[in-house]
Amino acid sequence: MVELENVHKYFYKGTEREVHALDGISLSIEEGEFSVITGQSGCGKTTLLNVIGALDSVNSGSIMIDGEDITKLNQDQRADLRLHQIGFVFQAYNLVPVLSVAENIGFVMKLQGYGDEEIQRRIKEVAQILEIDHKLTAMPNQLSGGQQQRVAVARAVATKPKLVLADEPTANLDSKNSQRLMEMMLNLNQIENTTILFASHDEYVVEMSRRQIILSDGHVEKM
Ligand SMILES: Nc1ncnc2c1ncn2[C@@H]1O[C@H](COP(=O)(O)OP(=O)(O)OP(=O)(O)O)[C@@H](O)[C@H]1O
Repeated sequence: MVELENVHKYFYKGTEREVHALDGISLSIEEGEFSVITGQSGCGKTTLLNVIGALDSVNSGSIMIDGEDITKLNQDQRADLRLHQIGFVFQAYNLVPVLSVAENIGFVMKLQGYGDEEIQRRIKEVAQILEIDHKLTAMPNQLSGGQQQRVAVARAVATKPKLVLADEPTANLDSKNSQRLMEMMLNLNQIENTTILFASHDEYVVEMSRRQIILSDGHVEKM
């Protein structure tokens, strides 16, 4: 479902190429995968996730998502792709503080124009899988970090996106919560066949992922 072909990404300082962050990455991700991009700090994990998620552009190469080359899309088309086809989970949970847990989970569905009944049904469904169904009326600041991250995951998957990208989702969690989050995400992957791609160097994330894609200096070292 995702095919990268010889992707290069540079970061510039003025007109000088400062960093060759992705140095010819070719890679494919199949539907239903539960995989991690891992490797040492600075090897390009976040950059790779960001270009797959159309959050950042590439200098050359192609990135096909379900047969469409997303490097050819304009700004509006990229925003549309992010809204409709990709779910994002970041290390900072990025919940909306003035909305309840249920409203946070339903937020992206609402933007997509789903009806209220469908939204309520889906909120209950994902909240159950992620074991936050007893917290639906709470506000984010009344939750633990682990619970907040599970709400962020619920929001990312509520719309049944083709692909969920999670950048260091356990970075702010202790080991117990990291393990729980991973178990629940694996559960979700199995129940709903959601394709999930992590970028992480956390041992729990790496151990529980079914495939490890190891980067080194912007190259794929092993996959
Ligand atoms: N906006 C930017 N401007 C300039 N250089 C950048 C920028 N973003 C990333 N880089 C550089 O690109 C390289 C890859 O960074 P990236 O954040 O993808 O690595 P990472 O593997 O996710 O690292 P970490 O595990 O520390 O988060 C690094 O050398 C980094 O300094």
